[in-house]
Amino acid sequence: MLTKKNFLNEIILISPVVFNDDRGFFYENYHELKYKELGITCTFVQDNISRSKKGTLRGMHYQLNNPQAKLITVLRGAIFDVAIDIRIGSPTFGQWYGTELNDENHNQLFIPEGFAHGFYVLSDFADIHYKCSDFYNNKDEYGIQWNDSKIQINWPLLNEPILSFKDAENISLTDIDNTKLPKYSVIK
Ligand SMILES: Cc1cn([C@H]2C[C@H](O)[C@@H](COP(=O)(O)OP(=O)(O)O[C@H]3O[C@@H](C)C(=O)[C@@H](O)[C@H]3O)O2)c(=O)[nH]c1=O
Repeated sequence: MLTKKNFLNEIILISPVVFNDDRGFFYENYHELKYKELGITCTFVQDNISRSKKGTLRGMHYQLNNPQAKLITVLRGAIFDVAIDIRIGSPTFGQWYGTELNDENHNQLFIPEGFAHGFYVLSDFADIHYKCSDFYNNKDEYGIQWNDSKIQINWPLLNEPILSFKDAENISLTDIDNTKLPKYSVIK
C-alpha cells in the first residue's frame, strides 16, 4: 500500500508500492487520484531533472510570488533532502525536516508551498526528478543559506559542500527582509 508520514504538519514522506521482479522494478511516481488521497491536491505544471555529483549541495530555494509545491523523487543515487518552513506566522516557522531519499528506498518527499528546499548528494552522482506546482521564474527565486546558524540543519556532510555561485551568496533567514518571505496567512 502507498504509505505516508507527515512532518511539520504538511511535509509528506511517501513510500510508493514497488513491484520487483526478474527484470528490475516498477513503481508509480505520481498518480493524481492516489496522491490526492495522501493530501497532495495541487496541480503540477512543470517537471525537472537534475544531476549532481557527490558532495553537491543545492539550496535552500523558494519562489515568493509564484510559490512552488514540489514532489521530489531520486531516480539514481542518494540525497539528504531538506525543507524549511519559512512562512511568516507559521507555528513551525524556521523549523526544518530532512530525510534520505535514494534509489533503493524509493521514498519521495512532498514539500508544500512556502517552504525552502534543498538537498545534499551522498552518492557518486544523484539524478533527481521533481514535479512543481508553478512555473520557474528567475525573477522570483530566492535562497537561504544552507548553514544558517539559527536553523541548524543537521546535514550528513562528507566534505565542504560544492555550491553554485548563487547559493554561496545566500543569506540567513534572520537577515532576509520580511517582505521577501511568504506569509502563512496567504499560503494557507
Ligand atoms: C530551477 C530551474 C532552473 N533553470 C535554469 C536556470 C539556470 O541557468 C540553470 C540552473 O539553475 P539553478 O542553479 O537555479 O538550479 P538548482 O540549483 O538545481 O535549482 C533548483 O534547486 C532545487 C533545490 C529546488 O528546489 C529547485 O526548485 C530549484 O531551485 O537552470 C530553468 O531553466 N528552469 C528551472 O526550473
